[in-house]
Amino acid sequence: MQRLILASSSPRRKELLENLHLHFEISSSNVDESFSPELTPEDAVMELASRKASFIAEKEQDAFVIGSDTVVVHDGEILGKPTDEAEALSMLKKLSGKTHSVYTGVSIIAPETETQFYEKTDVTFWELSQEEMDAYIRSGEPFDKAGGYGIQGFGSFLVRGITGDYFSVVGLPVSRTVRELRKIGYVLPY
Ligand SMILES: Cc1cn([C@H]2C[C@H](O)[C@@H](COP(=O)(O)OP(=O)(O)OP(=O)(O)O)O2)c(=O)[nH]c1=O
Repeated sequence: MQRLILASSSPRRKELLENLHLHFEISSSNVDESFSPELTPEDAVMELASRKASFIAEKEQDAFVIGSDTVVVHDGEILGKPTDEAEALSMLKKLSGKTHSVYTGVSIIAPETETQFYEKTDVTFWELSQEEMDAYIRSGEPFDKAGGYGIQGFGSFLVRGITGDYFSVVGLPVSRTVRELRKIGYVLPY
């Protein structure tokens, strides 16, 4: 029986992977999430995903381990999770009325190999009023999310449209993930 481990503490990633009808365990990775400012967003998310997967794979050498990382990029600037209300407001102001890119990197470490890939999804926000931004911040939703919003929750009212994989914005590009798992020998039940 092959073991699959999701190296994440994100309830969204757990839910997304559960949708795929796979049996997996969860183990959260406690890694340093800083990265060199010289890295491109795609290299940064793949490196952080790899760090998260490696942290678990070192202890679980017979398993397939999935790590993932998401950032929002606006005008060349990488936006992580806001730490306070002022930062959340500043992020929403930057994203208002514009299109930004969400990058999610994935690393899958299997007994003999590591696979890394990323998905880029462009997300366009409506022009937001001060009242809308204040209400969104008051909801508390921005604080554990890259770019300070969640497309899958209350934040859905901010979004005018997207181009690319919706699930990647939520935190895990699931359909590409199963295809990559199959390529490296993980047996899917379908
Ligand atoms: C843009 C966006 C991000 N997010 C979330 C996905 C990620 O959980 C989070 C980005 O932070 P990450 O550092 O990628 O992940 P995490 O700290 O939540 O979980 P872990 O490292 O343990 O796997 O932002 C949404 O839920 N919805 C969105 O629309």
